[in-house]
Amino acid sequence: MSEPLLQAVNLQCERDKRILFRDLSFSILPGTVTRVEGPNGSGKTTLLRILAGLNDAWSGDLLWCGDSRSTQREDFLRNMLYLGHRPGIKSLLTPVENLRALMAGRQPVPDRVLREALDGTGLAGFQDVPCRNLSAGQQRRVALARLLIADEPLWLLDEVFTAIDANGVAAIEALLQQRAAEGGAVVVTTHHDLRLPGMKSIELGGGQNDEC
Ligand SMILES: Nc1ncnc2c1ncn2[C@@H]1O[C@H](COP(=O)(O)OP(=O)(O)OP(=O)(O)O)[C@@H](O)[C@H]1O
Repeated sequence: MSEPLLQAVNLQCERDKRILFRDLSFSILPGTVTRVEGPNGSGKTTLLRILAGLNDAWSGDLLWCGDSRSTQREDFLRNMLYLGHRPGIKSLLTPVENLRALMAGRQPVPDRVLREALDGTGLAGFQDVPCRNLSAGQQRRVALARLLIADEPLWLLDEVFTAIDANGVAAIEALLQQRAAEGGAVVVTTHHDLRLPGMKSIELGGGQNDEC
């Protein structure tokens, strides 16, 4: 069996003196899609931000490829892609400029590749329009284009289906499955009824916490 990319051991997170989760342990294996589930306020976004290294309000252990994530920080950040529940798009910039900004810190990518990715998310003809003139779904698609040029093995995706139409949802689902088939791992939160073959789940908010 493949080694886990990411392991959480007895994670606990408290916010405003309320325990969001405790004794939460799971492994994220290559070749899997894992959905974080739970009602509003149960801590899905918080957990994803903890996994991405964007929230320090937790205790327990996080391992990256078998070693403490804190000692592997650079390697972890190089191999992880996080998309937050807000599209994170700058309204004055065009989709091409935004996508270039989303690639910051990675190998430079030619404009042609950025434009092809935007085409691939249905934004052909909108690449050079300021994002403030795009719809909510189109702005989300600018951020999603990042997935089409992602080579990071671990994707942490918070509510990426928000504002996306049925065709777009099907395309994202296919992309998640493709990433897993290529040996990557995806952790996703969504209120959309996501059902993928073999999908794992982490249940928050009073349910069982699955050992994946
Ligand atoms: N920065 C913060 N400071 C204090 N409490 C916070 C902070 N961020 C979130 N919380 C609290 O943590 C709890 C979990 O929030 P979180 O956004 O993780 O839930 P969620 O499961 O993603 O919810 P939703 O399904 O509504 O998106 C909420 O009660 C929220 O008020």
